[in-house]
Order: sequence, then structure tokens, then C-alpha cells
Amino acid sequence: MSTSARVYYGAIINPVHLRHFEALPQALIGVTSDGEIAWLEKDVEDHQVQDLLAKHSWSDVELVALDKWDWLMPGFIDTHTHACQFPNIGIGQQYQLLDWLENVTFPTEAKFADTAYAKQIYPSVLTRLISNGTTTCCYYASLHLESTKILADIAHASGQRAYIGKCNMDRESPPTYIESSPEQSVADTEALIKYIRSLPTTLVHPIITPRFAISCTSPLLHQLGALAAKDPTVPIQTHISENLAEIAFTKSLFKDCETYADVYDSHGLLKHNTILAHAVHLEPREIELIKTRNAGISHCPTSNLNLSSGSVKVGEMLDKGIKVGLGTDCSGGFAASILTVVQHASIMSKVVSFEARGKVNNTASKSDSTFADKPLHVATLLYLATVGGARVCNLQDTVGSFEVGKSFDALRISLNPRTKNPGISAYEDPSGFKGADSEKLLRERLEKFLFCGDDRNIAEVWVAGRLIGGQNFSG
Ligand SMILES: Nc1nc2[nH]cnc2c(=O)[nH]1
Ligand SMILES: [Zn+2]
Repeated sequence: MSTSARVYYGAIINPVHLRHFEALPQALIGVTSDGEIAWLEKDVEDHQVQDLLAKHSWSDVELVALDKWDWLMPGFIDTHTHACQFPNIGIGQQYQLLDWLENVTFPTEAKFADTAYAKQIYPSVLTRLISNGTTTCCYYASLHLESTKILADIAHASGQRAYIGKCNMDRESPPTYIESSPEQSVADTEALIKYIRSLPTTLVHPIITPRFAISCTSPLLHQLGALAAKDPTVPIQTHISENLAEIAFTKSLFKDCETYADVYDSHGLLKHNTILAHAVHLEPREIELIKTRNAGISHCPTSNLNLSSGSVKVGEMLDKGIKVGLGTDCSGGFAASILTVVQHASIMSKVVSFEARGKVNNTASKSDSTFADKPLHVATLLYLATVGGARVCNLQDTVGSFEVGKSFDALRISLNPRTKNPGISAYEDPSGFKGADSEKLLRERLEKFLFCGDDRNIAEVWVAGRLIGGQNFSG
């Protein structure tokens, strides 16, 4: 849906690479009526604004001056969550993965056989994620075709950018929550792809979703691999190496495969557009294979802590140049907000660094040019939540940062003390981001928001230039 073209004048946070983000206290950004970033000017004084609008022949366009407490930043990208598990968020944290699936998760997902239940639950999932600033989301739905179509309809209506997949699972699942054959599973997947592609949207896309190796027979994985080969524009999402018992069980089911990653690779499912959630216990040879195939990792620290799965050495993956983004993994993770995932990614990286400190001959920590065994910095955390996620979704030319030609998928963040999150409001009353230390102030405010902020500080959520949520959104 197109709106009118707009120009914003004010503070902008823009991730650039893993170690650096731009804090631009006074920027001017032009967004077309199609929601594309047309131009970006930095270090703009008030008296220069009109001349710059004239330079771009945009003098007649609506000019939005940001409040002195506000800034724009790219929207968050959630590379892995389960829409059908939102009803049990916060329940079952006493379990580890396989018991949690059996006792908590499968019974909840089975309820989506009833499309009325899907219609009741899914709208609130979208609302909740959008109000937390998620502009792009990769969704697992249940195994049910009709309920997953409903999720696609609701995502489309919401305006969020989304990948939506129905689970493929034809074994090691309860009798009431299992697919009858590989053929039926693949036929439903093809029907879903066709359905989503028939929607009048450029934002919602299908994704092939083998739940995990344990719940898929080899014939099913082969047929899904063939489907992915036949239509290489459809990406793939799955879970990998989350939990030690899961890995042992996987190896017992796929005796011909040396590693968990080999299971997906040998079935044609490890590719540049595969999203692998968790990757907690990967062997070095699996990391090499994932790098070679250019698959992406969805780092889900909230879930990995909550289900006692383990800590992830994200720094090693970054050193190898593997694509990494963040995932809420609700309801393994108990938070729908990428902000919480950022906080847990930070804490987890510090725990990894403590453990590394105890090791003999730990040379990695001596070099400034590596990420391994070190706490993740704010710039890296911001990158993972935005550009990193975009790369994992192969959307790096479309979203993740503010660059000419990319889509305006953006958040307007506010630390205005009048918001309902006074704990992190800016107490002093500066002249906005126009003083001498404005860049430093803006960097500090971002850090405050990342570690102490929540949906009350997310004033506006924009996707492709359309306002779809946030505190200022009236619906
Ligand atoms: N965290 C998580 N891991 C899985 N592995 C297979 N299914 C699931 C799931 O629903 N959540
Ligand atoms: Zn998951």
C-alpha cells in the first residue's frame, strides 16, 4: 500500500557493520510514496533543510521533524519464532527440549487443527510482535495447512514483512499431531506456497519448514529438498543442534550421516537460503559446512537459556563470516521482543568469555580483530538484530539499514519522559540531539534503549513506508 512521500528531519541510528553503527544527530531522510529510501543527508543544520529539499526537488513533500527525545532506526528482524506457541509462552521452563516438546508444545500446537482457534490466537501474535518493533519475522506455524493460511492472511493484513511455513513432521510426534505421509506433508507445503503467492503482497512469503530432523523421515526430507531445488526462491527454515539429547537421537535416526548438519545437507536442505535455528553444539566440521553452504544461523539465546540447551559461541561464527541473526524462538524463549534477545545475547556472550578466560593458551582474547570468547558490543548486538537478520533472510538488499534503494522498515524510538517507561527516560532536558556532545548522547540513548527499553519506547513501526504499529498508532 502506498502512502505519501515524506521527509524526516532528526536523529538516526544506522548499523553499518559488525563493529560500527552511525549515530547521526541531525539527518534528513527522504522516503518515496512506495516506501523506498530515496536519499539520506547527514549533519544537516536547521538552516540547510529547505535548500536540501530543493536540491532533491522534494520541497512540496511533507516534512516530519522528530521530537527532541526521538530517533529513527531500522526495524528488528526476528529470524525464528513459532506463532502457534504463543499460548504457552512462559510455561514449561523446567523441561529440556524433548520433554518440553512432548509435554507442553505439541499439545498446544495440536489445537490449531481448529481454524477458529487460529483466528482467535494469530491476530494477537502479530500485534504483539509488531508493537515490539519486529518489522520482519520468520514464522513457524503448526502442521495444519488451513490454519497456516490464516496466519498468512493475518500477516498480510498487518503489514509486517513475513516468511511463513507450516511444519513438516511425519514421525516421532504424538498420534494426534503428525502428518500421515511424506506425500501429504509435501502436498500441503506446495498448497501453502501456492496460496501465499496468490496473496496480493510483496511482503509475505512462503518458507519450507521441516520441523527438525527427528520429526522428519528421510523420504520426507528428500522430497522437501527436491521441492527446494525445483523452486530455489523458496527459503528453508529448521532447527539444528539445540540440545545434546536431541543430537544423540538424531544421529541414531540417521546412521548414514556423520553429523546433524550432514542430515540436512545430504537431503538438499542446507543452502544459502536456509535458516538454522539454535546451532548451540555444532562440531567444527559442521561450522565449516554451514560456512561453505552459506546458510544462516538464527541465534536464540533467550530460548537456549530457558530450555537449558547451552550457550552459543556466536563470536566464533562471526569470525568465520557465517551469517548470524537473532530469534525469539517463542515459546522456547519466553519473550516476544528482540530487545530481550539482544539482552540475553549480551549476557550469554559474557558467560562464554568468562569460561574462555579459564582456558589455558586462550590466545583468541588477546586479539582485537576477533569476536571469539569476547562480550558482544552494542554495535554487534544492533547489527545482529537488524542487518545480520536481513542477511540470514537474504533480504540484505531490501532491509536492515537505512541505505538508498532499501525499504523504509523503521522504528521511531522515544525516550520522552512522558512515555510509560519512566525508568529509562532521559532525565536531563537537553536541547535534543543538537548540542556539542549530541553524537555521544545518541549512542548512550541507544544503549539505554537496547538494555532497558521495551514496547513503551517504540512510538512508531513502519514497514515499506507504511505505519503498522507502535504507541503512536491508532490502528
Ligand atoms: N526451540 C524449539 N526447538 C525445536 N525443535 C523442534 N521443534 C522445536 C520447537 O518447537 N522449539
Ligand atoms: Zn524454534
